[in-house]
Amino acid sequence: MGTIKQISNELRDWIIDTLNSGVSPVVIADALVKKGFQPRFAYESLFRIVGNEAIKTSESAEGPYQYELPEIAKKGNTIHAGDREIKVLSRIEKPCIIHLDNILSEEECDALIELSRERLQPSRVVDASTGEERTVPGRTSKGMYFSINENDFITRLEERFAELTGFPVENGEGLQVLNYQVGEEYKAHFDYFPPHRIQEDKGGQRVGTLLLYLNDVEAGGETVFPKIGASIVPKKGTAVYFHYGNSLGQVDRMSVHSSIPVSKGEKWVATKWIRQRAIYS
Ligand SMILES: O=C(O)CCC(=O)C(=O)O
Ligand SMILES: [Fe+2]
Repeated sequence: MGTIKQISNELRDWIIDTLNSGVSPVVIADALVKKGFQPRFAYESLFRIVGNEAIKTSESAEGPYQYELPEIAKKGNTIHAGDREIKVLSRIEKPCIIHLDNILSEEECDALIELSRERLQPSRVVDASTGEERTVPGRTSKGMYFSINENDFITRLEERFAELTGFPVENGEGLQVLNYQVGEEYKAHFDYFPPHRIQEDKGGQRVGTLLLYLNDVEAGGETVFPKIGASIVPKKGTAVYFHYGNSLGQVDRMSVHSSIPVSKGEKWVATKWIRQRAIYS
């Protein structure tokens, strides 16, 4: 196997985010080597990144994150979302996490899985310097995207999610479905963009994530928020919403999260990433 001697911008962002979430450089270097990077190159690149970047631990340059309640947190214990009544199971304040029951029916979960099964691709990133697509070590799932109004079923779900979250459909990226097989995971990361990747003409920063569980997982596969030691166990039809962007343009580092490896069975989720403003005109 040839060794890889270039680090893409996306991989660099992942490295910085992962360092910021408290993972040690040595653990990251080992992951790069396992993925096929030349050991000396992996260590040198990593320590160059550690040396050059202000690796922040908790607070952003503009001071501590100011918590603001998102609309979804103001709606009481049962939320009327279009064609469905959604029950709030629990709330965490910092970071802001809202656990929701019954957002999708069993049939809707099954339909999302069946519609995406044939379209799954390894979760990849594009290397900005070479234009080549490649996987990154921290993300081993497969995924696909639906476009916003791809069919009536997706449109109905989009409208439900918009009413639930209080963010218009236009602020949301297309629904993404992810599948994790045994051993697959999504290492600690933030969903918001690093500053140089925010597209002001495409809705700006991401501010919240609605993560829907499409099946029960036999073992493993929890979504973990390591800063507060919380883990969400996947349960078919439930969801978790987390909010990490405020009106001052700050982002909440407490929102770092991961999907731990599936140890038995498989895991299906759908993710909706929501931006500050409309993405589409
Ligand atoms: O699969 C999970 O539990 C987490 C997925 C995730 O973090 C994401 O899609 O951004
Ligand atoms: Fe995420």
